[in-house]
Amino acid sequence: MDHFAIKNGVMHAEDVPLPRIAEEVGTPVYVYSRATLERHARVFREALDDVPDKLIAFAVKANPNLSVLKVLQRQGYGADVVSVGEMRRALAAGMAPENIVFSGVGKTRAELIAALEAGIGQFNIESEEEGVELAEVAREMGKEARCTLRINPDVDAGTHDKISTGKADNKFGVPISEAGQIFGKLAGEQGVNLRGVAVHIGSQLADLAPLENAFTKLGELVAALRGAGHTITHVDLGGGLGVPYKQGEELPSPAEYGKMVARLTQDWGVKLIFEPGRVIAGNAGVLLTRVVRVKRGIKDPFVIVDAAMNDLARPALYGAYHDFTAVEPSGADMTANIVGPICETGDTFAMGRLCDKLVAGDLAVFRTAGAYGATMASSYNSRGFVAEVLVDGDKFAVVADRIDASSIMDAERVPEWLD
Ligand SMILES: Cc1ncc(COP(=O)(O)O)c(C=O)c1O
Ligand SMILES: N[C@@H](CCCC[NH3+])C(=O)O
Repeated sequence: MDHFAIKNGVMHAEDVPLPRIAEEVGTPVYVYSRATLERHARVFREALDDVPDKLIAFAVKANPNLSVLKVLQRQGYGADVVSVGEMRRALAAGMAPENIVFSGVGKTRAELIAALEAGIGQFNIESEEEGVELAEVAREMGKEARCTLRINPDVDAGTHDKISTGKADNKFGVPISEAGQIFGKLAGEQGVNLRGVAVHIGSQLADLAPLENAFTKLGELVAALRGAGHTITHVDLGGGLGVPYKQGEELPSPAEYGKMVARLTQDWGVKLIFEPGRVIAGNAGVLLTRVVRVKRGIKDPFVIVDAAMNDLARPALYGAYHDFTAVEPSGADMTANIVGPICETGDTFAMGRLCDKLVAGDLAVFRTAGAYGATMASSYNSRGFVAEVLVDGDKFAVVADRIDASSIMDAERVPEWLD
């Protein structure tokens, strides 16, 4: 069921007509559907029904909005975080510290201390150097850090290069060829309780085969580590499942993913940790925007909208496709270049796109914007930060205020000696 559907000629988010949100909150604005978030959380959890012992830790980087995290916390989700900022959000949303997993290649000493103080459930160590430092910090604090070692399995995830994380030359994890030796060294360090391994090979995966390949390698490693006398109780399988960005696009379903995971891991005898991000939040949000002007072009017209690459960076950063549709479609269509107002040619959402016919003042949405949308926003061109709204049935709330350019300017100072 699509919670962003046209009813009586007008697109709604659940039961709220989008023009109402545009009028009350302004544009551009991200709009999330609570019902979609809950449905995705349920579907992903149910897909893993055959995995007896598990933690599903939402990848906060995909959508760190506090209300979104709260919805997922109420669904029993924990959090995968990559900074203390994300950790504080997960805690503020009521997620239990033991259900928080800390990933990331560059955790600072201050972050390691803060996470140990908070008593988080698991550190995914990304290098021998990090493991040694974490052990030292934990010893100084009289604590023990529960850890897994992140493995780089050297698998091509078949996704965009910039969001691929499991190839040998990517910065993430330790090479699988050195994993046994590094594991042995870190397992002997006081201050860390190294109890498993982790893997995450990339995002927006359109095929289960690379995941299956990586998990198979991980299973072999678990057996080898046990053979060497190590106790392995936890395995973190990361996230990465892709979502359809185009209507009709077919991607592996959570159910197919769950079946593959259950089949591969049934004899592992460990607690499995999952870190889904996009598959939970991606299709639970749209970016609502208004057409500023339609400008004549040499070939196709430019539909200039009030959202820009600073609000939704994915098209500029990865050439990513986002469906773009009118909020009140007339039935007519046009071929247009969809662009934002920023002074960069890269501020282009689509070129030569067949879309609903639009004129100045019309509302439209970029779909599948609930993951890696608002969280990747910047204030480039002094445009401020976009607002976020959560819809629940026929009500909605602003869950992140728009931060306008003047508030950002307020945080700046001109030193006396420049006056
Ligand atoms: C370590 C880690 N876990 C989980 C995720 C979430 O990935 P996705 O949003 O593709 O599920 C990412 C992002 O790719 C990640 O780097
Ligand atoms: N930011 C990326 C995903 C990165 C995943 C982080 N490990 C995107 O928008 O597709």
